[in-house]
Amino acid sequence: MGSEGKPQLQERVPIIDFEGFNGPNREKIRGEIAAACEMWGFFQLCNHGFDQDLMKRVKDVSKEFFYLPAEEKVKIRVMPDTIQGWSHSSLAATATKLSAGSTEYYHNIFKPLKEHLLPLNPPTFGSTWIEYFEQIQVLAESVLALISESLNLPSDTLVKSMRGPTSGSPYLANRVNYYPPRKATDDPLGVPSHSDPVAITFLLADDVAGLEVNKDDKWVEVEPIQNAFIINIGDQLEILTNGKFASVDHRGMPSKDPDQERLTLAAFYSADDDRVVAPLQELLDESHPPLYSACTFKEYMAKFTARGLDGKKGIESMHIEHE
Ligand SMILES: O=C(O)CCC(=O)C(=O)O
Ligand SMILES: [Fe+2]
Repeated sequence: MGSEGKPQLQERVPIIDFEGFNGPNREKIRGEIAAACEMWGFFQLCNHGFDQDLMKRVKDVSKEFFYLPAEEKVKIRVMPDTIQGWSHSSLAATATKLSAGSTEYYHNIFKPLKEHLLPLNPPTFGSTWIEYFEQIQVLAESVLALISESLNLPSDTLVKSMRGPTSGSPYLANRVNYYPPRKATDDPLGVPSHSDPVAITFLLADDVAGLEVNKDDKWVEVEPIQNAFIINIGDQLEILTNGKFASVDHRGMPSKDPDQERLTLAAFYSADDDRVVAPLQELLDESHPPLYSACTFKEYMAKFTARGLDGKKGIESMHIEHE
């Protein structure tokens, strides 16, 4: 392809049709997901059967929250040494690069729920997001089952490897990003380049382009598709699969149209805080030694929180060198 040209067809994040995943199309879909995870660490999922009305409600309630005056949102601002709550560059308790630019975000943990960080306004914010996560967990576990099978492992391997030793649950969290129209700010930075520290992310975006994926040192824009989930591998899945499916750097940009706002809703699925994450034993043998050291997800997140989004994959500190 020409060096200056627009992305070619093969330069597009794969789009996978999920219709019939529990029936006749399972093998085909499993193959497509495995190929996308290996080559891109990213794919878009269509025909996933997710409740469309709930998708609309969760977008609406999130946008309504960002439209509130700062005095209201500041009630749940991010406090020092934490990353959950609402933040904006000028109000961040800690001056991290995470809140660079004018982009606002709301981040909270839904399993186990940090109830005190649910905004009381709009009143249906908390209940809508809780309902959304119930369905996200089901969809995420269906996708994780296919990924497990593609590694020739029993379907429940990855899900079981992330359940908390006491909670019996995974970790579920969101990060909602609101990018005001560029004309409303003189500092239109978005979400800086990062890999997601979690296992897998389901991003629901509006129809506005702005997510860019780093592929072979080039930024590739993800094409907006109405109500598709943009799914990506995070650091924990890279560790569990011993590097077979690697996390990928990506960044979020505001719309190129100066009048247009942009909203994205990330739902993160990961291991429970107290769960030790390490390469799956079933994938290791003499010629495949573990490439990552083990630690609990809580320890991993503590390092991530201290570092902020610095444009590098945080997982690098976990690599084990072999002769
Ligand atoms: O807003 C986007 O397009 C990307 C957001 C993202 O990567 C995140 O919230 O982790
Ligand atoms: Fe991300």
